[in-house]
Amino acid sequence: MSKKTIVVCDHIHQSGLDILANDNDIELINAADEPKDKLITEIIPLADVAITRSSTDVDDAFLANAKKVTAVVRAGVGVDNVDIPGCSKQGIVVMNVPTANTIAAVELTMTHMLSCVRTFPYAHNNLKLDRIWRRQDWYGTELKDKKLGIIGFGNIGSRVGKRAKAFEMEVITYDPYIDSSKATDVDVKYTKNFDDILACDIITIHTPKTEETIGMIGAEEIAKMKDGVILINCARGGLYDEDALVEGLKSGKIAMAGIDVFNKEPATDHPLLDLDNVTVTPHLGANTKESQRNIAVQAAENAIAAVKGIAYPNALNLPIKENELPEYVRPYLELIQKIGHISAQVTKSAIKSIKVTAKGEIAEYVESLGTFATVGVLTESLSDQVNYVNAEFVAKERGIEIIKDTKPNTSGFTNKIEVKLTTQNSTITIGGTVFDGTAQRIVEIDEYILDVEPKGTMVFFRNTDTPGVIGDVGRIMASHNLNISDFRLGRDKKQQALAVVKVDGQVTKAILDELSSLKACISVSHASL
Ligand SMILES: NC(=O)C1=CN([C@@H]2O[C@H](COP(=O)(O)OP(=O)(O)OC[C@H]3O[C@@H](n4cnc5c(N)ncnc54)[C@H](O)[C@@H]3O)[C@@H](O)[C@H]2O)C=CC1
Ligand SMILES: O=C(O)C(=O)COP(=O)(O)O
Repeated sequence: MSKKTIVVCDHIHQSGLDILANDNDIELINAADEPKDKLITEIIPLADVAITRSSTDVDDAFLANAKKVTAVVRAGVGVDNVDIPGCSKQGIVVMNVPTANTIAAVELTMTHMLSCVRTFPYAHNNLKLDRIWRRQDWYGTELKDKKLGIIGFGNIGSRVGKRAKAFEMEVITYDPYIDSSKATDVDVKYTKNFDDILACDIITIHTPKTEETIGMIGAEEIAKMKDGVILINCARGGLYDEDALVEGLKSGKIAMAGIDVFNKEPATDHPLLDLDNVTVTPHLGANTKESQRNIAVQAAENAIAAVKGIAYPNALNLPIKENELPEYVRPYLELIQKIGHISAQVTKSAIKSIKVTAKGEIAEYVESLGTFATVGVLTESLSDQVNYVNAEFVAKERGIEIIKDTKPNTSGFTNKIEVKLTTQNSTITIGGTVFDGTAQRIVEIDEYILDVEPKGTMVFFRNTDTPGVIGDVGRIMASHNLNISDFRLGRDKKQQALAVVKVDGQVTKAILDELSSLKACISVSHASL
């Protein structure tokens, strides 16, 4: 078997490179020092998995060249430079390494805050570069008793809050997506009113970069702030509108800004760099040895797991988070995929819609059930071109409607799942359940009640319920040397019956033709798993 290739696109700590280099199953290409155009056009086409940081955009150009890529591991938190829908469309799993650099970013935030209040770099340069000893020029202010507003109280924001409390600051946070107790438990005020943040002495932002957070602080917000406010951004460039920030700093409305991140990086020619009241760093939030070592190790291990198809830790675009999945759910997901696959084989015509219905406790997982059913259905026509990441995109592109529904459970089973497949010519509904936590069963096909383990080769024979049919079916199969391993029968109220006949060999066209020529036959089809 040829080795899989992992391409490292940006600089990561040696500890991660060592892990990759020492894995005999893997070909490592360390392309961190390669020009970006060469990386994209010549190296990415070789990659099975790519490890990136914020210096490599996973954009149209990347994706166009990522012919073999199955996963992108972002060795850090922010994925704003990764086109996640684009990756999903191509079936690429996107994973990040979420908490390994938290402390590094927290401490850089405190560094900027302290540097701003004490104009530290300016005093430093004045002495070191200009050799001027003028203590009277460098009066700072204290953090103690100042009010700090934190926008975004996640991994980094909450820890900045704790450290600010240690500096005896009054801390208030705005984060509509957390429970207020996360803040109040650590003696931080929680507000839903953004103006409370704008009224602070110092404001720091720690949100992801999303449509909602881009330009969250603009000219209007700055106008509402205290004169002499200090703004810190160690999250993402553009969360503070950069033009408004420059204007506010020029006018003195904003006394100081501590900036680690820029809208466009590298930023070596940015108007902020011309000002005398900013402290700047070149996106160093994650740059501590501890953090980079942790991230590189985790990114390398995760990339190896992904390239070998073992696991996708911290996947951002998979329908399920494996580690959060209760044990009882997995067999239902497997079952619905099988049901989807059977439905597509039995109907064999252009699919219009896939409707998934979940009844019982399992209804909570209807989204994932929908994805697994779609994979099952599309596998019939697309084989390995479809996976859990791109299934719904592929279906949409083919004009297939996916409907996910939950219903109160009146089925008599603890949980019941159903796939209703509508094609141009017909409709089939197959229902299933799991017994004793592991035994996957089809319990219903259209109006027929059955008990069938979805496995092997199955013939579905629908007939008028007249004597002798079972014998005829058995005779035809025997005449073709086809051994029957199981025979399940369901009847409806219209004098019709459905047999699911499991056989040990191949179902040929000749067998199907003979079965359909039987007088009692209404329809015959087959499926294999
Ligand atoms: N400068 C650097 O090198 C580094 C920057 N970062 C960036 O720092 C930011 C925060 O990272 P983490 O704390 O690890 O992420 P996180 O996901 O733990 O926290 C983000 C918080 O922002 C909140 N949030 C989202 N939208 C919001 C909105 N509209 N208003 C208020 N709050 C909102 C979320 O509810 C969440 O609590 C990210 O942008 C990340 O990319 C992270 C590490 C290093
Ligand atoms: O993890 C993040 O979000 C960061 O901003 C760190 O980015 P980097 O890996 O240093 O390019």
